[in-house]
Amino acid sequence: MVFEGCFVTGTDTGVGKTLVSAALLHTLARHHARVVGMKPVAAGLVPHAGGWVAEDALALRAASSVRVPPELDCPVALPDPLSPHLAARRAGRLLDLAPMLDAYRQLRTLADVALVEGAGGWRVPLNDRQTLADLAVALGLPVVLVVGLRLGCLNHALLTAEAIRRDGLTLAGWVANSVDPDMACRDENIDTLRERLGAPLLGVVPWQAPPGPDARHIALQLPQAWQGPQS
Ligand SMILES: Nc1ncnc2c1ncn2[C@@H]1O[C@H](COP(=O)(O)OP(=O)(O)OP(=O)(O)O)[C@@H](O)[C@H]1O
Ligand SMILES: C[C@H](N)[C@H](N)CCCCCC(=O)O
Ligand SMILES: [Mg+2]
Repeated sequence: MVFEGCFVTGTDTGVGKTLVSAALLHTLARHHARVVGMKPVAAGLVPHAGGWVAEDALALRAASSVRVPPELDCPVALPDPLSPHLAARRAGRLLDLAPMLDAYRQLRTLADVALVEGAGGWRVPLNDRQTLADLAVALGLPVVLVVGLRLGCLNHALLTAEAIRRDGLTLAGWVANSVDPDMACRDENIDTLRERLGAPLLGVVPWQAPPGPDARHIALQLPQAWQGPQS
């Protein structure tokens, strides 16, 4: 099957999906001409250039090699930093997959490869019936799981991998992100997931002190099938 992109999920919110997504975009751009990031639903906006913007969308744009209209790379932007279904309710809206899928289809005409970052973890609600997992299934993309390395991540990672596969998608790989500089037995935790996740480890991201990590310098190993014509 031709590689057209991936869906990035995480063991939780705040585990480094955006950082890893940016690193993946930089890596993919070494193999594909037009690479773009998408945040289909962003909850929590910050002031920017006289308006309001989703920080994740800004970070993905900075790591993308093509520029697309904001309504395509971030079609749903909700002001409050909450679960999307609650942020939508507060904004007097009801979320629907259709506009997100439509934006993705249009965005795909402008790029060779698209990376879609979820919001929070796999089963985060979008509305009363659907979750981010339903969006990932509708997109049909291979999934990259970002594991925020901290105590508790083994359970979260294994449950998430199980859910991804039960939902019929491929776990293409996972990235270990060091969100806790003092994590005990970090390497043993990584080894535990290596043995049990049943998908390739694409990279280990070290913890970096503020002002924070630079996605450009993160080394990731893409799956073979994702390395396109420029490799
Ligand atoms: N390896 C790291 N070293 C230091 N700080 C990190 C690291 N990874 C992530 N962070 C920081 O942790 C915070 C959360 O990361 P990030 O925004 O990428 O999470 P996320 O999973 O994308 O969250 P969301 O669900 O909101 O999209 C950010 O401030 C980020 O800079
Ligand atoms: C606001 C935050 N940064 C994310 N955009 C959304 C996280 C939703 C998490 C919901 C949950 O699992 O409880
Ligand atoms: Mg993010």
